[in-house]
Amino acid sequence: MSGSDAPPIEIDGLTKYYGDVRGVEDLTFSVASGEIFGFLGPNGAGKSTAIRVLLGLLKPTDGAATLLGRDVTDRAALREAKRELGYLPSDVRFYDRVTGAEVLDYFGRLRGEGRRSELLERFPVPLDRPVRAYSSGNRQKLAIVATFMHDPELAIMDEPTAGLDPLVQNEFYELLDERKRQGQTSFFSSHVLSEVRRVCDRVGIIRRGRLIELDTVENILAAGGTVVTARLAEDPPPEDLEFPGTSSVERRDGEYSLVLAREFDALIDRLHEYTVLDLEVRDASIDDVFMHFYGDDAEPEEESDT
Ligand SMILES: Nc1ncnc2c1ncn2[C@@H]1O[C@H](COP(=O)(O)OP(=O)(O)OP(=O)(O)O)[C@@H](O)[C@H]1O
Repeated sequence: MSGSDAPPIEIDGLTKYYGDVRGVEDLTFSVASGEIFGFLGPNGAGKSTAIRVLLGLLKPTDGAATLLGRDVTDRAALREAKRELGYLPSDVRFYDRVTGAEVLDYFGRLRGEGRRSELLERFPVPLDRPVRAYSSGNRQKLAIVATFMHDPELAIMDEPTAGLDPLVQNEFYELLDERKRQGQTSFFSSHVLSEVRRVCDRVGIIRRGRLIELDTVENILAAGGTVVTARLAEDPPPEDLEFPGTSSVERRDGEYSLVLAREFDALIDRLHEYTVLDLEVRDASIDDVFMHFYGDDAEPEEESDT
C-alpha cells in the first residue's frame, strides 16, 4: 500500500525543457488508485519526458510531480515510493551476458518476487539462456515479469506491448484487469489505439508537450459521434451535405464521409435530394476519434509557437 491517500500519480504544472527544446509544458493531471490510464500522443509529444521526470531520471524545469504521495525531486522520498513501483521502459535493456533467471534474481533481491513463478507461467521465457540470445518479444516478456513480480501498487510503462504477439498481448491485458480489480494502478504510454480502447479507463492525450484531452475512453468515444459514408450518383460539393448536427463532411475517392451526432432524420432529409448508391452508418471507431487529436502533421523537431 502507498500508506497515503494521495493519488498514485499527481503532476502539477510540470514543465521540462532540454535547453531550448520543449519536452513538456505546464502539464497537470492525476491518476487515481485502481485506474488504468493511457498516456497518448504522437512521436515527440513528450510522453517519455513526463515518465522520466516521474521516475526522477530528469529534473523538472518547473512545476511538481508526486509518485505515491512522494515528491519525485526528493531522492530519499522517491526511493521509498519506488519500492511500490514497477517500471517498464520502452527500450528494455539488460546486461546481455546474464541469463533471464539471473536478471530476475537481481530484481527479486531488490524488490521481492512473490509472483515470479506464476508470471513466468503466463509469460514464459527461456530462463537459462543469456538475454543476448532472446528475441525482442522474449526480452519484453522478461521485462514484464521483472516489472510485476513484486506486485507493485503502481506500474508505469512506456509502450509495454511493443513486440508482443497477440496472445501474449491478451495475457498482458488480463494482468492489467486483475490489477485493477485489486485496486492497483497502471499507467502506460501507447500508440496502439485498440489496446487503449480495450483496457484504459481514462486517457490523457499530449501534443507538443501539452495536454490536449483528458477524459474517459467512453466519453471520448461518445463525443466522436456517428460516421456515415455515402456514395452518390451526383457529385455535389461536400458543403451541400452539411446540416445542423454534422461536425465534418469530406469527399474522398468519390465517397462522402460525414461525422454527425445521431441526427438520422436530418441525414435522411438531406440525402433524399440525391441518388444514394451506397450507404454505411457506424459508430466512430477509436481511430476516427483519436486521429483528430493527433492531427496529420508530424511533430516538428524545432520549436514552433509560443
Ligand atoms: N535528451 C534529450 N535532449 C534533447 N531533446 C530531447 C531529449 N529527449 C527528448 N527530447 C525532445 O523532447 C521532445 C519530447 O520527446 P519525448 O521523447 O518525450 O516524446 P514521446 O512522446 O515520448 O515520443 P515517442 O512517442 O516518439 O516516444 C521531442 O521534441 C524530443 O526531440
